[in-house]
Amino acid sequence: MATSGRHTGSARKRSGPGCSLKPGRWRDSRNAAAIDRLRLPDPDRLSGCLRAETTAVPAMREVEGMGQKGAAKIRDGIAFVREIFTPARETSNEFRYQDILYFFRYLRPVWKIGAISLVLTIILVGLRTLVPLSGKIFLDYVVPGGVSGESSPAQAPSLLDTSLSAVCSSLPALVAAMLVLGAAIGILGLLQSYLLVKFREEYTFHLQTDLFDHVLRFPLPYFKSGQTGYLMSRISGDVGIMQFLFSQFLPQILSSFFYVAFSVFILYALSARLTLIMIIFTPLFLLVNLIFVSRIRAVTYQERERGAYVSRDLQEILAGIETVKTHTAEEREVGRIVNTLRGVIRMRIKNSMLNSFSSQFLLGTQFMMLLAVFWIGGQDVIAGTMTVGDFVAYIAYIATFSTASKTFFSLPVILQPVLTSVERLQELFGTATETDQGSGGFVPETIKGTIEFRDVSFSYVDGAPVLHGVNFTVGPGEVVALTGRTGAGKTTLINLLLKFFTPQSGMIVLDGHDLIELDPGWVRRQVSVVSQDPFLFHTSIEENVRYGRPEAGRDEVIEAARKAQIHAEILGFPEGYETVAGERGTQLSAGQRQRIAVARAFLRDSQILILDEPTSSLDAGTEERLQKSLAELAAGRTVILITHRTGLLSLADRVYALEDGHLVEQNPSSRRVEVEA
Ligand SMILES: Nc1ncnc2c1ncn2[C@@H]1O[C@H](COP(=O)(O)OP(=O)(O)OP(=O)(O)O)[C@@H](O)[C@H]1O
Repeated sequence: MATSGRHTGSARKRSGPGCSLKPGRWRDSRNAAAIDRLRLPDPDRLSGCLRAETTAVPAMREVEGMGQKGAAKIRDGIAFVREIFTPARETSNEFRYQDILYFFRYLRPVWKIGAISLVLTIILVGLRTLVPLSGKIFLDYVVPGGVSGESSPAQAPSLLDTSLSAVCSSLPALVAAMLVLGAAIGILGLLQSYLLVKFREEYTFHLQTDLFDHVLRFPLPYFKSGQTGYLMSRISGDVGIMQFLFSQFLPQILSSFFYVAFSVFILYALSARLTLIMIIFTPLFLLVNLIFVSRIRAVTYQERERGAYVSRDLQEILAGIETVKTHTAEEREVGRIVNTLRGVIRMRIKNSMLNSFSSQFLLGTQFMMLLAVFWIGGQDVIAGTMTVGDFVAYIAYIATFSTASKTFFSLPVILQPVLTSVERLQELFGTATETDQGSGGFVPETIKGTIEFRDVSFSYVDGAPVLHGVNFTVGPGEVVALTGRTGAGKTTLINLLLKFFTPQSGMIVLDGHDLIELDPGWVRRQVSVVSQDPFLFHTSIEENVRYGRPEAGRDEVIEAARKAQIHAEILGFPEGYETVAGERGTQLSAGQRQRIAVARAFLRDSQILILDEPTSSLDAGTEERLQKSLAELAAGRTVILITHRTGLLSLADRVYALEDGHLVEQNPSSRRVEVEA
């Protein structure tokens, strides 16, 4: 049995049901949109390709001989290189280099640190550029008569020669100068590192908090689409890349620029002829950008997007870990992640190879430049028109120059991941918040709490209405109960009142104001919601209760908990009010979570109260006690109560049933019968 079990497992792995893409999943509208945005191949084709990749390759290994295997490998290799060099699909029509400018606004708070770092960078580059001259000084001025056996080159001494020989022409002077130079480089280098770290962290802080603030203002449907893992990846990953741009990339590019400038100056002073020859190679450095830049950008974008899918899937699986375990679906879920990861890995390899190709291309250019200098400069030394010191210094500067120029000219290549992040962050910053969508900004001075639904109709999807011409009114001191089968639209009605969605027709009126005109934040501040499955944060119970009113004192928290019939139980926990509720409140029972939500509502003390099956997880005794508390909480407020519980319905002044999207008022005699049925 055990053997057969193992066989089944391995057979599954080979045929790959767990590892193949499910066409259904890819047809999911969210993914379809994402694929469309990425311009990935047709989902079914992609699914087929990935399946072919996982199943065909092992099968081939079994049937083909060594020769065939080798040939197949070569074919694969050629296909892979061809794929790498296939012109990239552009990721977005809207991409513009100037989009980076948007992110310079976060430099404002740190510009002073940035400016000091820049000055330090220039000084440091200048000082470091002087180091290779020590070889020339030693060979030409310290060694008696110079190594070439002459005190000076055949040509008249240059300005550089005159100044260097004046500064240090003895070994002690040279060593002392190098000591001072080394100490200055060390101290300034430390200072520059400190400032750069501070600059980087401050920059990231401002960008990340602004982005987070913006994302939290997106309309609720954005989050309901289940993309939180995807969003998290963007907020952390892409911000990390921006951090790299401003803290490493820009300083590196700036110092490379100054290295190139200083080196060219010294190289020109050492040999004008050789320097002109060297400059002839510069166009080759630029060629690399033409070949690789757009390809790297497209691949990086796809790599990031697929990485975000991994994050999204991981987040979903971990959030639903109980469901995964109870369905023993661990293997299935690993299979799901495997597929997404495969896509990421393929893109990463492609990206790395493109970077390696461009890097090797630049190295080759550097090497050819060095050969030219050796050939021509060597002839000059042999002919006596160049000193050995100048030649050695020239070679040393060529190394500095070519490393710096390689970095400088590969700027567009290195910039591609950054531009990808810029593009993705721009998408986030460009996503309209509730305020941008014109969701109203009027803030009334007072609240009475009269709510009117006038002929309200709503559907999430065109052609599938959830609410049809709903009419009802509820005022201060009244409790209106809503019943109806599951999925009838009760929560939807509440979501409309909270301005999470807008009705397609009809009007919701609060104290005589059309809800559309009212500020969503203000509306929500007037409402307390106790839902069936309240969300608790991974913090103390006290903080969770206080979430209703952050400025509330401890006594108020305790009083609210007492009214919500949870105080005694909290005291029974090992750490009382300091007990941590666990992620999403998982260390508490559903009934305890519900009563903490009721305590929040007591503390929040808002005029409108929404109770959505607030006692669904309680035993009869606790429910009865809480019912009294809820009656106390409801007093004087406008209350909408969603419930099927007979006991709670006794709190209601009127009861409505939602049937096929229509709201029907129940008369008191039919009420009890309906509910009990
Ligand atoms: N975000 C959404 N997008 C699309 N359809 C939705 C969305 N939320 C709810 N629906 C659909 O709208 C209908 C009403 O859902 P709603 O949650 O309002 O019902 P309910 O009466 O509160 O149900 P329950 O008593 O089970 O909580 C259901 O058919 C549901 O599938």
